[in-house]
Amino acid sequence: MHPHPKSDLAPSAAGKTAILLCNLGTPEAPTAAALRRYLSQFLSDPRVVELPRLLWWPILHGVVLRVRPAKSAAKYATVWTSEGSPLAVWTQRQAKLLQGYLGERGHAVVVRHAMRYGQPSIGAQLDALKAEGAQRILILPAYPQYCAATTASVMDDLAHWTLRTRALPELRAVRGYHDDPAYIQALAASVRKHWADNGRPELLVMSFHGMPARTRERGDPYHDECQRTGALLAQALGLSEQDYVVTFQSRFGKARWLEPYTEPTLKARAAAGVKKVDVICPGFSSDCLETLEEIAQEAREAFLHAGGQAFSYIPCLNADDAHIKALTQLALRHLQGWPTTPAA
Ligand SMILES: C=CC1=C(C)c2cc3[nH]c(cc4nc(cc5[nH]c(cc1n2)c(C)c5CCC(=O)O)C(CCC(=O)O)=C4C)c(C)c3C=C
Ligand SMILES: [Fe+2]
Ligand SMILES: [Fe+2]
Repeated sequence: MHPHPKSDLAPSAAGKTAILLCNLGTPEAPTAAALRRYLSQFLSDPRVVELPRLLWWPILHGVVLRVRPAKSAAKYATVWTSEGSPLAVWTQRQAKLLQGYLGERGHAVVVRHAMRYGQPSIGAQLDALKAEGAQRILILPAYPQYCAATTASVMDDLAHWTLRTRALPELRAVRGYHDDPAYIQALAASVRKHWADNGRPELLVMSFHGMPARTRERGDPYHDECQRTGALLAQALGLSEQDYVVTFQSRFGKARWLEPYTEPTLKARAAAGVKKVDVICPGFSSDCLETLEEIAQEAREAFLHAGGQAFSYIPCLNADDAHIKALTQLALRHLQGWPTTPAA
């Protein structure tokens, strides 16, 4: 045993508190090669595709990873920005803003972002935070609605890190915030602002990422949390049942997914005479391929071709002031009891 000089103990006892804002991840570039790496990691996660490996691997490697990368790369190219993939750009910005908002409120908390698939990985960011002296780390998955495919997968990644780490920091994790009043109010404010500029639609479509229907039957709370978010947002906006609909997008594969599906709903409503719709994606904390391409481009076209006349996509909360304030309050609730003042 080596004696510890007193001066070594004082600052490390105060230590640092950190937040790791975790999102899904995105390819490094809108190219088939980058998409193949990204999709291979994403679609190999047993939380995402819950099929027996013996069945899924030949399909993934024999079909999906041969065909999908080029097709998806072309879609990504339509939403790519000079700074990179929208999901990466927004998530980075949110982490930076969250650290600033916490600092303004007197909480010296380090905030970093990480991606479940691709870079910067959750493990690498946890290593870096630990190396910088973080003694307490709050994991904040950027998913309002809990889903095994997303939230639990972040927890799995955290568990992989703890398995290979000797001296662990204190760890906490947010499970979700689908009914958080500040999150609902941030969504409502963005809709009201859109209406002030563009007028009200006949129908507000709230589109959430889909999941295989069997995951609900097996007890995943995701569907019910999406419905709850939808009902709370409708209530905050003073909407009645016929003014809005909760739908599910981004179906993958041939199995039955959560219904109703977004695009078929838009087509059916257009065929039934609805002329003006707004679509919002409350489950996505950042705009990404699924919102900017699938909704703002493809779903728009489908609605207009089916007889609709006006389609507005209401952007995700992204870097909205109300969004970062909601995340700040959420973080502060989960940081309770942890020192967040700078080490003396
Ligand atoms: C079985 C496949 C998939 C499940 C289950 C799934 C669940 C799920 N996904 C999100 C959020 C996002 N998904 C995104 C892209 C995306 N999703 C899948 C497949 C499943 N998702 C694929 C194959 C892709 C890649 C694009 C493509 O090839 O179609 C994204 C966007 C990422 C980006 O880079 O912009 C997000 C965000 C949630 C919330 C969810 C379950 C609730
Ligand atoms: Fe997805
Ligand atoms: Fe999609």
